[in-house]
Formats: sequence, structure tokens, C-alpha cells
Amino acid sequence: MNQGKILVIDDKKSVLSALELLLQSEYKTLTTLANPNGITSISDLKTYNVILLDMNFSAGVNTGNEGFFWLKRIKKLAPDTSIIMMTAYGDVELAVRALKEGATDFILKPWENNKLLSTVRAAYQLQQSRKEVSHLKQKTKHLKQLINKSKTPIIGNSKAINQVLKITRKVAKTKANILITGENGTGKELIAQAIHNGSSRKDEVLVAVDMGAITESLFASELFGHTKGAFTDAHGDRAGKFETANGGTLFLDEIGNLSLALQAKLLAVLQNRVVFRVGSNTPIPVDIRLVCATNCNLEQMVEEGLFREDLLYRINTIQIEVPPLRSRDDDIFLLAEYFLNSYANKYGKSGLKLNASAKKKLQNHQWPGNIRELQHTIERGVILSEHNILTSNDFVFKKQAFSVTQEMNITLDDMEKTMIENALIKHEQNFSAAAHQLGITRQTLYNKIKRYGI
Ligand SMILES: Nc1ncnc2c1ncn2[C@@H]1O[C@H](COP(=O)(O)OP(=O)(O)OP(=O)(O)O)[C@@H](O)[C@H]1O
Repeated sequence: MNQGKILVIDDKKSVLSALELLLQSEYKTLTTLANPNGITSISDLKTYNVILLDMNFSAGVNTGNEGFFWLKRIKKLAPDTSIIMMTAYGDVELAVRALKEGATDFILKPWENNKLLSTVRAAYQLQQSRKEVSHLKQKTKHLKQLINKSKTPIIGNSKAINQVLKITRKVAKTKANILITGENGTGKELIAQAIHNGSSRKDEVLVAVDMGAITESLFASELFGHTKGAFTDAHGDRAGKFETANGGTLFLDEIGNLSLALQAKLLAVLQNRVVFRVGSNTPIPVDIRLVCATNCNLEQMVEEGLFREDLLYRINTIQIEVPPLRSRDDDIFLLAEYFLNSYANKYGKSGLKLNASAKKKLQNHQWPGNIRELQHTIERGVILSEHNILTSNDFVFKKQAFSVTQEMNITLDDMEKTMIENALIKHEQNFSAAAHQLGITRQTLYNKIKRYGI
């Protein structure tokens, strides 16, 4: 038996009992009302799935006006409930008007039982779908708020970061496409989030895609989506990142890692503002604000023929350069304190403090992995600390391969390669651990391994 709740309102007792008999075999709750005024005393009217409502109640009146009056009233009291109007033969015009005013369907009297049952079933299904859509909408709104709220604050008060934040606030409000450049771990993704949060799209989502992590073969399906059966593993229809970001911001990280072939595909979508899911010819319009980031020098890559000039022009209406941590001296200590407090909380070690030697050591380090490296250094220090006061001994930097005085004739690339090799040996080829030690993401590590042929 269906769990649905049905209400029948008709002034004729014979109609009420006939419908009660017919519908109670299929629906759990069936209520009848001979006088429509009674709806005002039904406190849980909203919980009814379907209401069958007669058009005329006063004897001799068949204008349908009463029906319209109650239709309007019920729509106000129970906006999601499906309403089926019941009208006599010849009143089809009235029924059509009722549909325009919000009724779900109509039934002509006298009815055929089977037809009436299928009309009620369809109205019930429609009400269920409407309820589901409105739940999903509420859930999505809540999730979007959570996603946007749970972001890390941008810590820093150095001249360099304040300048970046000033530009960020200014451009956030515009529609301009933004390119964020800077070394790994400088906080480019946080700046992208700040642009989104400061824009008119802030109630929608920011969808981040690591372009370095997407393989050539998965690019189209990840970004543009696919239809069921488009390829062997496409078991169902799936929206791509462009569609998911619709109305919001699309953040394409590591854009410099895209091959020329994929750059062409991306450019086509940015130019036409429509995507085609893999396996479909139907264009889907997308409205996104584009923010890209890279640690590569794209101008130089253009000169070397590695990056399309037309794509660069499309993505870098405004360019924001995030400075490395070593040029943000004032921020090292602020950030260290911030991470110290958050990891102390996380690991239940409240009250941790840095002593002067620790501060000096952190201040003097060059931070090649920038804020990510600092963050991991503090996390390690907090985990391993045995006292409330952390000293310089609690912060151990790996022996640095770049002893420039001893090996003057090696290049920066050689040094980086050696550091990566050492980290991989030390962590027995565990990429996550090696990346963590080096203060870079796993993906960046992959890219570098590929680049250096390690
Ligand atoms: N100003 C800041 N305040 C607090 N945390 C920060 C700040 N800048 C960066 N972080 C933290 O440092 C880490 C690295 O930041 P983020 O991922 O934004 O850098 P990125 O430049 O995008 O790195 P990559 O180039 O490797 O993708 C993150 O955990 C981020 O939360």
C-alpha cells in the first residue's frame, strides 16, 4: 500500500464515499471533506500529497469560482501539494483555466475508475519529485555555504601580501579572468578562493581542477562530462567540472602543465562558452568565472612554443603574482604562530610556544616550499615536541643539497633533482611522504619526476 495522504473535497456525499472506496485500497490515509471551509482546521494540510477538489459547492452554481477560490487558498497553505480539480462534462474551459492557475490536473465527472487512479498516481509522483527537488535545492544551498565557509583565512601582514590582497579585493568584484602566478605553496589557491568569496558568485561554488593531475584521456570527460555508454567505464551520465561550476567560479590550477592538444580543447570551450558531454551533440551553455594558477612562466612558454598565446590572452586579463615566503619576512612568524595554534589544537597539545632560538631558525630558513613547507615543518614540530616550549631543535630541516660553496658548478635543476632523489630513497619511493618532506604536492612531485626522468 502506498504511504500517500489523499484529501477529497466535494459537497456530494455520494462522490466522497465512491472516491473513498476507490482510493483507500491504494493509499494509506484518505480524508474526505464535504465543506471546503474545513481545510482551515486541517493543521497538517501540507503533509497531504494530493487533494481532489470539486469546482462548485453551492447548489445551482457552476461558475467554478468557488473552485478557483479554494485552489488559490490551498496553493498558499500547501504549495507543494498536487491539486486535481473535479469538474462536470462541458466545463473543460474551466479546467484548463485551473491548470493555468496552478492545478496539477483535472478529472471529468463522471469518471472512469482506472483513469482516475492513474491521474492520482501521476499527481502523487509529481508531488514526490517536487518535494525531492526542493530538498535537494536546500541541501545544495547548505553545502555551498559550508564549502565556502570552511576555507582557511589568509594570514599575513607583510607589505608584499597586503599588496596582493588589495589587488585581489579590487579584481574580485569584476568579471575579469585572473591568472595567479607564484612558486609552489605560496597560497595561490587561497587567493583564488578569496577572489570567489569577494565576487557576486560567492553563494555558488568554486570548483578547483588540478590540470596537472588530469590525464590526456580523461581530460574531456572530467571537464565536460559524459553520457552513459560514451566509453567502456561510462556507466551513467555525468556532469563535468565546467557544468558543476556553472554560475560559480572554475579554478584551473597548474594550467602550465596542459599539453598543446588539451590547450586547444580548453580554448574552444572558453571561446564558445558551451560544452559538449563526451558522447553527446547537445551543447550545454556554461556561465563560469575563470581563475587559473601556475608556477610556470607562461610568457616564456609562449615564446618556446609550449603554450598557446591566444589561450594566455584569454586567461590573464589580470595577473596576480603571489610572492614567495622568503620575501614576506614579517609573515613567517605570524604564519608559524597560526599553524602552531591550529596543530596544537588538532593534536591536543594546547599551550605550545616558540622560544627565541626557534623563531630565529624559522626566520632564517629560505623556505623553498613556501607556506606549505612552513605548515608541514610546524606540524612535524608539534607532533614530535615533548615540552611546551619549542626550541630550534624541534625544527629540523633536511640536510640541504644546495651547498653552493662546495658545488659551484651545478645548476638549480641539478639540485632539485638530487633533493627529489634523496627524498624518494629516504622514504622508500613513498611519493606522499617524499612530497610532504619536500613541501610540495604529490602532483608537483610527479611532474618533477617526469621532467627530470627520475
Ligand atoms: N596566507 C596564508 N595563510 C594561511 N595559510 C596559508 C596561506 N597561504 C598558504 N597557506 C596554506 O599553505 C598551503 C599551500 O597553499 P596553496 O595550496 O594555496 O598554495 P599554491 O600556491 O596553490 O600551491 P601549489 O602551487 O603547489 O598548488 C595550504 O595548506 C594553504 O592553506
